[in-house]
Amino acid sequence: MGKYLDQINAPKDIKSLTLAQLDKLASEIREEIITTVAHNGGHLAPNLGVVELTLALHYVFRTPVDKIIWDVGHQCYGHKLITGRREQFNTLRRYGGLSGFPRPDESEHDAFATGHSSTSISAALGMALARDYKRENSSVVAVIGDGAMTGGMAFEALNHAGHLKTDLIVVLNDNEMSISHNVGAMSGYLSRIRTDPKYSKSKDEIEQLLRRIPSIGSTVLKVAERLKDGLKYLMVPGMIFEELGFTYLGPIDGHNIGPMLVTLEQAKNLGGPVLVHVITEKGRGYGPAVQKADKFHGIGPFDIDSGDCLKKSDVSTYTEVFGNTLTRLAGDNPDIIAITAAMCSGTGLSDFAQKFPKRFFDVGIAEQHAVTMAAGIAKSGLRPVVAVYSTFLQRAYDQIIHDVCLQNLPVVFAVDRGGIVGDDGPTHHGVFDYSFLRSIPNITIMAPADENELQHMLFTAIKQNGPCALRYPRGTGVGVVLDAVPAPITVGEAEVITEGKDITLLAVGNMVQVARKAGVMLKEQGILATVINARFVKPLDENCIIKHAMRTGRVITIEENVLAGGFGAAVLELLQAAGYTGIQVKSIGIPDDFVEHGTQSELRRKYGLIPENVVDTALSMINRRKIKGIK
Ligand SMILES: Cc1ncc(C[n+]2csc(CCOP(=O)(O)OP(=O)(O)O)c2C)c(N)n1
Ligand SMILES: CC(=O)[C@@H](O)[C@H](O)COP(=O)(O)O
Ligand SMILES: [Mg+2]
Repeated sequence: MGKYLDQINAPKDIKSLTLAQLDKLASEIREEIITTVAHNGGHLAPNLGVVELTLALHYVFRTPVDKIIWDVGHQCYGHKLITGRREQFNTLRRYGGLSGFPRPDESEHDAFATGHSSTSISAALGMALARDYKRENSSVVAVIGDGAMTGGMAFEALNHAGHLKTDLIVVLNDNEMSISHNVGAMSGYLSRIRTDPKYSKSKDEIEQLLRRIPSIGSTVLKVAERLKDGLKYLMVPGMIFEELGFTYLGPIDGHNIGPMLVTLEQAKNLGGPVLVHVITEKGRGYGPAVQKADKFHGIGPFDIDSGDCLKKSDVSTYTEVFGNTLTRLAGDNPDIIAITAAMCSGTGLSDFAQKFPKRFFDVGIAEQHAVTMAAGIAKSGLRPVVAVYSTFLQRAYDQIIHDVCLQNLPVVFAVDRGGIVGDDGPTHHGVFDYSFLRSIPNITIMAPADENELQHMLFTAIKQNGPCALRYPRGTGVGVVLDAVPAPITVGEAEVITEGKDITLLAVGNMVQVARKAGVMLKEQGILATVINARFVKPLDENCIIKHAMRTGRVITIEENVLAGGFGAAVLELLQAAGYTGIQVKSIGIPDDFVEHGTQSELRRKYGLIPENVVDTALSMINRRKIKGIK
């Protein structure tokens, strides 16, 4: 017999299946997800945890008329598989293939694009308000994890929705995990609900009722009706959510489709804001992902039998060097405090957290709070280091300006995943940070050319008497030998790697390696380049840049950042302010466009962040008429 999944071309196709058939379909979906992620990499554990929930949601609601908004969106693979994208599922996260996140431009069933956390309830409320204003008839459902529920935006939206009393359903997918174990008082509260005896009572009652009916479909509605009177059993009195104006339903077992159908049907018919609390197991159905939900949250290609990752490198990642250096520096400096917003292992802080538990804070998915809390710590004389992915730092822009930089406080921002991150795509590339940070007074911005320079820069940043951002890329370093001891570097001083008369290649961060290689390739063609590791985006080494720009008359800037307002723009501003407008300058970086998903190397090639493009650009500049008076 063929697979049920073979017959599912649209969500309506699941509605003719029995509960037993839905369970079978759930297993097939799991198998498909495991096989594909083992090959392509992706967010395995979150997706395995929501397979039954996905089927229940699509059974009760009718997308695209009804809207399902997946918070973060890293758990939408099952949804993709039953909304007409199974054929392309093997292209998941591949360049030109399916995105790993919901994308309305990919399917009408993807109601809203997500990737960053805690946005779903706000977006859902907005859609519900628009629906009511336009007098339409549909359900709007936000599906949010317990981790995402730690984000401030989620609370802001609950607060507003509870006040408005708009028809809106929030499904809280509670698996006790963020990427690591979930943190915070709300998490503790949810865990107390889970262990409340009323939970098992309500679960037993629904199951007993369902066992008495022969099939599902319209009977789900009947059971939901009959349960209306018994609704009190499903409500735990005094709930925070009730107090905020939501009807609370649950907690219910997120792997038992029958009771979920009943509860979701109820939620649909209740009116007003309703929160359905669903308990799931992260990684469900694949042993290694259950046991190591953290590792299997997001993973590269792996061997299904052993759960071992396939791509291993002997070269340390920038993240590892950052984590090791910070832990080492903290051993000598008791003032160092490390802060993460739910990205402890991702930012390389696991060792630090173990060694210095009193000096480590995971604030949950709360970047804004992390930054202002760091400001408070810095104001009190300590040295906070906020380790954060570039893309998530965007959340805390006002806090950086208003709480840190305005008071010139010594907060170090360890900005990981700067530049192109690869398969996660446009929601996650860290390509805006030079631009958005550079415009803020008081901040120092540095980017290491390799992992050895990273350790020296971290040492330097911690010694600074003002805010400092240290930006480095995702992935392995260059493979250089690390100096035995981290040492200070002079703030605002660039490093001249080679000197040549024909052109200046001025690069920053990981692009220094590209410039270096381009310099070698140009030399093979008889063109002598000055190659400079700028090290600092702010302050620029003005004297060095002007001197070499004047001497060669031609400059190419290279950065893995958007060109708008970035490093190249800073160099142009410098040359213009200094009156050197006749120097030829070309800037290589990311154009005014969102960068798609693909491997880092595919995307770097696409945007010309490779030595060959630097060489071509240099050749085109050199073949041009020399600018009068410059050389
Ligand atoms: C603003 C923001 N910060 C951090 C992240 C990284 N991140 C992605 S998923 C996740 C954990 C989400 O936990 P939860 O919502 O409970 O979903 P689960 O993976 O447990 O299903 C984190 C921290 C993010 N996507 N957005
Ligand atoms: C969904 C999400 O935001 C994270 O899981 C992110 O995908 C992690 O990225 P890294 O793989 O770079 O740690
Ligand atoms: Mg969770």
